[in-house]
Amino acid sequence: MKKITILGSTGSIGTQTLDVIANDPERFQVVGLSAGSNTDLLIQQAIRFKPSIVCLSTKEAAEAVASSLPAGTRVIYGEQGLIELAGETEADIVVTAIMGSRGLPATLAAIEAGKMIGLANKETLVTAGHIVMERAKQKGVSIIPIDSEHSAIFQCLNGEDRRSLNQLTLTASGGSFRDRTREQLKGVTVAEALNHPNWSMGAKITIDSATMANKGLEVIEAHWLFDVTYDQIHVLVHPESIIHSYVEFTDHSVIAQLGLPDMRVPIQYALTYPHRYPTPTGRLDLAAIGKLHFREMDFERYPCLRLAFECGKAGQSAPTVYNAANEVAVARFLAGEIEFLDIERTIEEVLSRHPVTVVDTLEAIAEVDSWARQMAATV
Ligand SMILES: NC(=O)C1=CN([C@@H]2O[C@H](COP(=O)(O)OP(=O)(O)OC[C@H]3O[C@@H](n4cnc5c(N)ncnc54)[C@H](OP(=O)(O)O)[C@@H]3O)[C@@H](O)[C@H]2O)C=CC1
Ligand SMILES: CC(=O)[C@@H](O)[C@H](O)COP(=O)(O)O
Ligand SMILES: [Mn+2]
Repeated sequence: MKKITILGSTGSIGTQTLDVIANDPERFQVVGLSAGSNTDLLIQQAIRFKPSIVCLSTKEAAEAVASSLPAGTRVIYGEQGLIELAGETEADIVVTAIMGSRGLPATLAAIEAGKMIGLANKETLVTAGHIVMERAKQKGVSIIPIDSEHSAIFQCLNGEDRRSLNQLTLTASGGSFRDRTREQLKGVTVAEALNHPNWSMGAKITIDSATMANKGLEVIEAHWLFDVTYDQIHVLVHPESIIHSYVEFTDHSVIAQLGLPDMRVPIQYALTYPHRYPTPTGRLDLAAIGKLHFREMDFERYPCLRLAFECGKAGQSAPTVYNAANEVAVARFLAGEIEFLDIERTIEEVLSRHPVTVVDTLEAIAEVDSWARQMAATV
């Protein structure tokens, strides 16, 4: 029986993690759940899965759910609550399914407590990859990727001699606007941007897919997870999202991981690694699909990806600024404050005003993150 805490249980990854758990109740036990503001769903989840502790984002939300929870459920709240939930429950695995770099302190708390991490929250690695990976190494904690591309690469590298690795290829669907020119991006609506062709995901990551910032974040995530240089990371447009990513070895042999686009597969793999068990998902039928398509990435069409490579290579504070500026710009686009093309403009503008600095501590990261957020809110 694996004991699991989910940070962000009411979101897209969180609810799919609970689907996986519900499908195999003999194997998994939920011990902790956290939500932001969706109190109704959190209550339903707590009644069904009976965690010993739940965390809400605010005191008000915690008070609102308290009387509806099963007797004995402990309720905590806020950033400190999340840190406590991540580190102090009896969990074996903490699934980080919160959106954004706000997930960093809780992820680090889980690592400090020696919990295995099922990592969906890629922004954590983008903003502070060097700190997270170093702490995980010191504590002997495994970080198992949930992000579909990184799960694919992780599976492709299983049992391989890492010295023989040539290159990683991350596949990209192209997002909601993949068949539009840059000219046709002017004036696109939030609803159009949220219409991802292959995956049903939270709003922020869906917008990131459309700008290709998602792939940019994933490039930096891959750098940290697999200890590869940016020159070893390649991005390929693959509209069907069937090949989730692949690796090439020095003998030019290529190993890929394929499957229908369903996050429950990589989520379950992270929970059961290194073992595999049946999932409630569909099966891949390549004959029925017939053809798969690929095209080379166009960095002029997708400047957010170019900027991510530049920030990754620059290192130090650059990825923190990239991530924070993107988070704010996406939130502003979703709120109707700025246009779609203002997202990339905001990131580029904030980066241009930032002299790259050393960020060796969490305090330094927080300072840069906060500066970039303030800048992105006004440019
Ligand atoms: N969705 C997907 O398929 C994939 C997602 N990812 C990554 O996984 C992470 C989660 O994505 P996704 O599930 O789509 O996001 P969602 O927006 O669907 O879910 C986010 C979760 O975070 C919670 N949350 C929001 N605000 C706060 C807050 N202030 N404090 C604490 N919790 C909060 C939400 O709670 P509430 O709803 O109650 O407000 C919700 O549970 C992201 O980093 C994303 O990039 C990676 C690969 C695929
Ligand atoms: C499901 C998943 O892992 C997402 O990050 C997905 O990759 C988004 O799709 P694209 O970024 O390829 O559009
Ligand atoms: Mn992904």
